[in-house]
Amino acid sequence: MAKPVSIEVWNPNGKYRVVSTKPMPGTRWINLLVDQDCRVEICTQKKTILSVEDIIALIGDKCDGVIGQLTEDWGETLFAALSRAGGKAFSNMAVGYNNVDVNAANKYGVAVGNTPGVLTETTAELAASLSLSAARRIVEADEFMRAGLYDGWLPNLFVGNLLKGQTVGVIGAGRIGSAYARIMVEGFKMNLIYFDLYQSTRLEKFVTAYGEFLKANGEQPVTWKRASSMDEVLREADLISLHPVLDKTTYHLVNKERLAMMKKEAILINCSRGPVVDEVALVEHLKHNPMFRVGLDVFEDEPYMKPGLAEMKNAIVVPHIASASKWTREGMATLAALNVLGKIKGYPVWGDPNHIEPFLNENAPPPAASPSIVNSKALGLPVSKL
Ligand SMILES: NC(=O)C1=CN([C@@H]2O[C@H](COP(=O)(O)OP(=O)(O)OC[C@H]3O[C@@H](n4cnc5c(N)ncnc54)[C@H](O)[C@@H]3O)[C@@H](O)[C@H]2O)C=CC1
Ligand SMILES: O=C(O)C(=O)CO
Repeated sequence: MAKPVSIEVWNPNGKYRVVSTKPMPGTRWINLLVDQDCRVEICTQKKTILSVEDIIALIGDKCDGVIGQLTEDWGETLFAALSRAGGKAFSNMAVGYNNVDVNAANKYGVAVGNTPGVLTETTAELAASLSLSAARRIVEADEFMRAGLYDGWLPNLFVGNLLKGQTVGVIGAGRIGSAYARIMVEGFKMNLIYFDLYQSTRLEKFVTAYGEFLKANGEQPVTWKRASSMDEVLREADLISLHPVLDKTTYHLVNKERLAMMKKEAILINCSRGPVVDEVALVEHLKHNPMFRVGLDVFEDEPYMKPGLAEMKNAIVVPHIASASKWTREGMATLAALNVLGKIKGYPVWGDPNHIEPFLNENAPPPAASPSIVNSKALGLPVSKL
């Protein structure tokens, strides 16, 4: 029997019991649930990553829905526990759901929500920040200043890479990858090469139009290319950013052989999921190629880094904060809560999870729909006509 966990309760007499495994930013998500007769229980336990046992204790005997986190292992055991407690609704507070066994959820008839769209620009901006920081060696230079080592301007001090006119490579040009590509192309006049399983027509049109604009203004136009393989991107790009989902096909997508294909002075950014990169191979590559630089928001064995990574001057490492803007995190909480609420209330699923703006408008009630349920087809859930 798992030990009881500490909780904060809102609207104790609410009809539906909804549990959030973590406190989440803002209060709109709580108000939306309370207004619809939910008793909201928020786990306040001072433990960053809850175990399966902890979550079973939180679910208890009667639970209608759970809002969970990407650090939790949502598999057979938890979906069975939720189902036993009468619950049919779960949402990750994240767009990525590689921590969720969707087949297990299907087996117990539990809807699995995620939070697309609201974090697209925020995540792309962090990837752009890491790109600039790596190109211009910002973290190394900051450490140097603070260590009192600066004793005057020098021609060779912290010389980095100019991005303008170079080629940015994007692997996974979905919502976030495309937003990142637009920032780097428009902001830094980089040429684009991308690889995705699908063509990104909107992104191609954007780069074409921007190139024409530059040309009309007497500037060198930017260009785009859709690569026929990922290796083509790795060979040609000066700066490469990874934005695919994590699944069997993208595990260790960047490995020893592929690192060796990249330019010696290339920059690699990862704001997707840690296991997309073979981190042991990356540490070796960084050791042998001091001009190669990386910016990492995610790690293979989070919260840990592989041995040697923390010592590498040519690596910038931040703790999975790519979606950490106030607006985005509050929006993620809102979408996750509305995914759970929608299933509890028997609402249909929103037709286009790429356009979730109506759910984020604080001045109007949200549509009567779940914003994004990844297994809606498997469960045969109705689609909203709104
Ligand atoms: N570091 C962080 O805090 C954050 C990380 N993420 C990660 O970013 C991922 C992407 O998010 P979105 O852009 O919203 O998803 P998305 O679904 O719009 O884009 C993913 C793209 O990856 C492509 N893809 C899938 N397999 C591929 C392969 N083998 N090779 C190349 N491309 C492939 C898909 O076709 C799709 O276009 C999430 O799944 C999540 O893991 C998302 C938000 C924040
Ligand atoms: O949403 C995700 O997938 C994250 O990694 C955190 O925002």
